[in-house]
Amino acid sequence: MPGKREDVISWDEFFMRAAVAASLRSKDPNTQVGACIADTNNRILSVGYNGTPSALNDDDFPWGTADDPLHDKHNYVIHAEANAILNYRGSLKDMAGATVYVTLFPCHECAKTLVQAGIGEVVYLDDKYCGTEDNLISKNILDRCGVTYRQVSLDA
Ligand SMILES: O=c1[nH]c(=O)n([C@H]2C[C@H](O)[C@@H](COP(=O)(O)O)O2)cc1CO
Ligand SMILES: [Zn+2]
Repeated sequence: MPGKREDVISWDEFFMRAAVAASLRSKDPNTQVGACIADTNNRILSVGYNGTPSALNDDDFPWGTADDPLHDKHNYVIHAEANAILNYRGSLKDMAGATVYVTLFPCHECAKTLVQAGIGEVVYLDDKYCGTEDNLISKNILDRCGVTYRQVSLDA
């Protein structure tokens, strides 16, 4: 009888690759972010990426930054983490203690939202805004709310 296949990818790699796949749908020319929420039983609850509200045509959108807030993408885009939570059709109770896999460390607004959704852990790939004010606030929120975070890499 043949033995089972052993060299399968880990749960971390599986969920992070799902987050990366979601990020590939992002129309943001500068930063594409994906998020995948996995529950404590290793089931994917939801995925999301950064994009415009669904009623807003993303072809007809200022995908840049501007001095005028009316024309700055940051004021319109829904972040990947928020979309992953909003895309979930089940009960938020299912998110208790769940892990969010994100391709970029969450901003402080997402950190608050993840806490409030009951997320227990953040696993991230990139932290390119590390040390910025927003990033420090985000880490302060997660620390004070007892949400752990750790970085992983997808390199072999
Ligand atoms: O937590 C996050 N989640 C998320 O989806 N984003 C998105 C919002 C923007 O579309 C993009 C950031 O754009 P930029 O790097 O050009 O400032 O990434 C950004 C962050 C954190 O910066
Ligand atoms: Zn965010």
